[in-house]
Amino acid sequence: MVLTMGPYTCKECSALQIMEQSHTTVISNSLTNGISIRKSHFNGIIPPMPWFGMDIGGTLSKLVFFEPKDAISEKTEDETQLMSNVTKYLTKNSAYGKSGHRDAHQQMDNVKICNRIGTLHFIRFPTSEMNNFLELAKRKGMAASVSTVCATGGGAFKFEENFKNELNLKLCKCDELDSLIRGLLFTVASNNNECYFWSQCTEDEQCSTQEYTFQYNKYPFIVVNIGSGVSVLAVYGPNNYKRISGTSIGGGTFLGLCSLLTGCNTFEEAIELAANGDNTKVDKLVRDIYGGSYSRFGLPGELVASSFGHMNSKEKRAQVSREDLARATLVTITNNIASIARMCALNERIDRVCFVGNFLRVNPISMKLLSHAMDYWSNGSQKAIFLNHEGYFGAIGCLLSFDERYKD
Ligand SMILES: Nc1ncnc2c1ncn2[C@@H]1O[C@H](COP(=O)(O)OP(=O)(O)OP(=O)(O)O)[C@@H](O)[C@H]1O
Ligand SMILES: CC(C)(CO)[C@@H](O)C(=O)NCCC(=O)O
Repeated sequence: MVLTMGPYTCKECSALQIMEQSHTTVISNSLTNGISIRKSHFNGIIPPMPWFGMDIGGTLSKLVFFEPKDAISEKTEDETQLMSNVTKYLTKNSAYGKSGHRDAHQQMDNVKICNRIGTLHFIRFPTSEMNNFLELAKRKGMAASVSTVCATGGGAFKFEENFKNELNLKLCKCDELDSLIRGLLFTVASNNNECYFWSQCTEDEQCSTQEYTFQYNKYPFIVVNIGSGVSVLAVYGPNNYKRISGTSIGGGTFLGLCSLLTGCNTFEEAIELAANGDNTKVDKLVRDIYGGSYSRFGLPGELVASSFGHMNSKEKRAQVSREDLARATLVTITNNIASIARMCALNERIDRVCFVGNFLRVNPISMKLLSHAMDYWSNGSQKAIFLNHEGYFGAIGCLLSFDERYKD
């Protein structure tokens, strides 16, 4: 490793920064029918600590922080002091301001990035609180000697000027889907128990999770990222994917409609309501229309024939609770995503579908529904896979943008 200090320009976003220069890495561009993940901004140049990756989404902002745990010391006393302050503040707290949370259960230890060993910490806050976040970061001196932060998601573009003006920070922007795939591959390769599936989801009481050994070198697979909206990607190789579909009816739709229908104020409250509700009071089932199953075409009586189909009736409306409405909203959005995922998988002739995104946070109802739908309608040939770091892959991939070794 060459350790020359000096000003370097990020090739992609032209940020001028002071960095350590490492060995230059060559990335293979095995482009087949997808697009390749863009080469690192940093061209093999490693920025000084602290290392952050930020994914500023339509609803939630995700921040990943790398805490070095090896004995290698920082360059100057100032840097050591800054690292110590930032680390203390971020790792000793699990709440920041009114709406920032650290997901301690997601913490990843013994992670190797750019030849450093350390811990990844995972923090989220609502993107609507961006101004408060910038103010807090300024107050805590977090940007004092950092010149550049890697950022992805739509907010990396939308809030670029705010970071510049409030914190004098240059955002080094990475593409959100490149980052998602990069982060996902890295996490799966680093954590043996990252992936799981739900088995026996026809019987709710027997439905349970089991570890899934995701052989990440066994491509292809589909990724369904359920954030505010939904993106569907087909991944053919470590550096080769395409965005095959998407829908605006996603996690943001669930939270928006649920807030309108039930007056709930948070995602957690919406999920709690849904857990105690019954969607069959709201939805019209096949049996409500047929009196039983529509066997000729394999439609069981319990299948939803028409989401919210009972709600044109005044009497039925009078009988439904907030919980029933929340459950019906969750089931409607989830089943629609399952349909799209199934069709994409069928079209691409790919049978493994990884569902990620924060819509799946604390949301076993949707995971079980997705698992059942994929399994039932494909006669067991398609498999729904879930990942423990569900909504953080974009931020992880963004943090890794100066370390090319994720492609190993
Ligand atoms: N604490 C929370 N607050 C708000 N929404 C939450 C929360 N936890 C989970 N969610 C769900 O996660 C969704 C956002 O997921 P995610 O963070 O993956 O997407 P995003 O990056 O904000 O959106 P996009 O990628 O479309 O820009 C919300 O729409 C909501 O359904
Ligand atoms: C716009 C993005 C990519 C932002 O993350 C996401 O919200 C999304 O994929 N929305 C769905 C857009 C569509 O394909 O209809």
